[in-house]
Amino acid sequence: MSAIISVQHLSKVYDSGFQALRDVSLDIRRGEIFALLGPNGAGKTTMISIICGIVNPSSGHITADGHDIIKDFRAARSKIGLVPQELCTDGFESVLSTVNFSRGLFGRPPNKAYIEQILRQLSLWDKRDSRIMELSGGMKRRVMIAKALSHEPEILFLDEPTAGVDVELRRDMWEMVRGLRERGVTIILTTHYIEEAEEMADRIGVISRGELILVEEKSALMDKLGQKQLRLQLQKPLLELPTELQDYPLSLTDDGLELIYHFDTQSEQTGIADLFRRLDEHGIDYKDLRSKQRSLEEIFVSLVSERATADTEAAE
Ligand SMILES: Nc1ncnc2c1ncn2[C@@H]1O[C@H](COP(=O)(O)OP(=O)(O)OP(=O)(O)O)[C@@H](O)[C@H]1O
Repeated sequence: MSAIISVQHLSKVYDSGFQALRDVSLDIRRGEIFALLGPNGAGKTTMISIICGIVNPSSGHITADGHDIIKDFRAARSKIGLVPQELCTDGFESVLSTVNFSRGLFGRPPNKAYIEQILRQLSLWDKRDSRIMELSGGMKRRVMIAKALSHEPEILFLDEPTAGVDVELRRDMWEMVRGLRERGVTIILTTHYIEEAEEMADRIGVISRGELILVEEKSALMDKLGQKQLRLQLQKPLLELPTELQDYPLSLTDDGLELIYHFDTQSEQTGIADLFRRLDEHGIDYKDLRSKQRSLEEIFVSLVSERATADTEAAE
């Protein structure tokens, strides 16, 4: 699949001297949902703002659908819709006129049928004549999406699309984003919610302290880094692990009722058969067992903290 956005060696140092991005290179594939994950202040919004022409890069080269975002700004920007983190729109205007106005800003001729289609898709058609200030928070967010889609962009940036949104609306947003992808729109979303990336993304990028520390297919990331846990519920509580079993990657819950065995899904030998044999030898009976995959959240937390430790060690 070809790249619709290409970011090459992007760095950003703000006027304050703060370096928000360091040598970031990234290709976004046409038609994918790409989730950019990272803690507060990692540089996600800075990166989006540069691609959308709101913030100037310090160095690097970016194209959107083949157009250089600086030399060929208008053509590049017309391909992009941006839903910013903050709700920013005139509360006195009606939904319909706000969305039509946004389309006009891109020099697009009016297209009633298209605007009606997006407002219907976002369940805003019945509210088209309402003033924005009269809408609920969730509806206002949907208006921001309608505005971003008004000029028929091929690329949609969603900066924290579901921050502060209730669970039901979050599910609706996910549905809507999937619908857009089916129509061929490429979607890049930033999020703190790992659950959101896990649910939605085809690929995931992790950004930490201005550096892109990982880009991976979601499924591969979960497989590669995914460790599994096998939890055995014991018939009788154990006071402690028998010494002969202490070499195993085993832990005992505080109540002594569960043994937890960690194994790598990638390794050829999980060691489970051997473990069962040893438990049998020691007369440890269990009544139930279940296995659990490490979640993306656990993977993410360990990646970012490994990175922070490596940075601290390098600085010492
Ligand atoms: N105009 C600015 N001048 C100086 N520093 C800035 C400016 N804008 C952002 N920063 C700094 O750059 C860093 C990255 O900010 P950015 O908003 O890109 O992070 P983020 O990953 O989007 O965070 P969040 O998840 O909190 O939105 C932060 O330390 C922030 O304080």
